[in-house]
Amino acid sequence: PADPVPTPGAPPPDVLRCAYLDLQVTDLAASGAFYADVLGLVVTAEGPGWVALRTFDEFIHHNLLLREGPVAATAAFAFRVRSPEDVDRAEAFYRELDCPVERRREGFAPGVGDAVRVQDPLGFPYEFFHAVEHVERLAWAYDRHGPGALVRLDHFNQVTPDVPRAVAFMEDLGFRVTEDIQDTAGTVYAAWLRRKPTVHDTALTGGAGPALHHVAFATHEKHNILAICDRLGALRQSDRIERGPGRHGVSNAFYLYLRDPDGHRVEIYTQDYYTGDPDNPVVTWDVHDNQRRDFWGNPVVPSWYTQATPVLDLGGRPVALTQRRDDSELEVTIGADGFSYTRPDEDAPMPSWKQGEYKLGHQL
Ligand SMILES: O=C1C=CC(S(=O)(=O)O)=CC1(O)O
Ligand SMILES: [Fe+2]
Repeated sequence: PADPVPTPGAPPPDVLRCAYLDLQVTDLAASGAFYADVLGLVVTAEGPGWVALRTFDEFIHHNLLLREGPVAATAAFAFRVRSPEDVDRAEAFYRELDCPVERRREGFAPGVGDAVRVQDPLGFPYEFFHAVEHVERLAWAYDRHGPGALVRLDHFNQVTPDVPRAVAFMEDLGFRVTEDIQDTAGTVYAAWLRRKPTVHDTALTGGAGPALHHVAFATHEKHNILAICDRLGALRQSDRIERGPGRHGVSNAFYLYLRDPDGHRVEIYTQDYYTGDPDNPVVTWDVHDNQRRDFWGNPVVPSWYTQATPVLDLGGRPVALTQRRDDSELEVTIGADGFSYTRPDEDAPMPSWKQGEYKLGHQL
């Protein structure tokens, strides 16, 4: 396994929250139609080769920046920091780690000011900014909300091969774990980490990385998620639906996963729980608990484990993937569901009609 990332002597920036995703797409018209026309994100601004979109409760310029490019990939996971001085702190923190760092006083994105972009020790492109243009907060503009209105950017989800190594680094950055998935041997399959007082601003999913697993937007209510499913059905775009709707075990949120025109995964998410107290208890799930990822016991479709989209380095080149060495959640659960349980204290196997859900031909 790779050596732990050293802890910088420089203090980390005070990260407020995940703020926007700079997402490269191969067909801006198709992606713009999906995010604006189908999902109803609000277009804040657009220009040659780009469109900036936001959610209804948002007051900063955008939560999603789509840029047309040759490869469908994430150009930056952008976090807002508390003060202009925290952009300086971010620059010093990553320079001490000898990471690729680029500072732009005029910003990297429309509506965003002084910012620093880094390629972090895990290979991910991050941006830290404070200065940003305020735009109209449309929280009360119910005349513009559709039945599936997306109101906030809730989180990112990043694929990385060594979850404990990544968790340790993100904790140095000031994030705190709220939930994780482990097995009795201590293998960590995934972890959820926060800055804002919800379950996460980002999650680390064990797999070949660095890669984008998904970006998640929140709705106010579960019925908004059902409305999105109905809209996709009515538009004959039900093949955008990858997983769900359902109730998560981890996070307790109601969820739906979609795939955009490039295959980027988008989660629609609502009603997780408050985590803001310093002694917020960490929730650890057993990888064989069949209710961990779907609280109703519905299986996770294999593509959810196996597919993710690349990230770019600061020069716009896709970052090569490093394969995971620890056990794979797909391998130890789907197909081997004789080891999964509904009631931990019962030695009863899953009912035969439920065994083998999504068991692939080559699996035992
Ligand atoms: O946001 C999330 C919350 C929970 C889950 S899980 O599928 O319940 O583990 C996945 C997720 O990371 O997308
Ligand atoms: Fe998620």
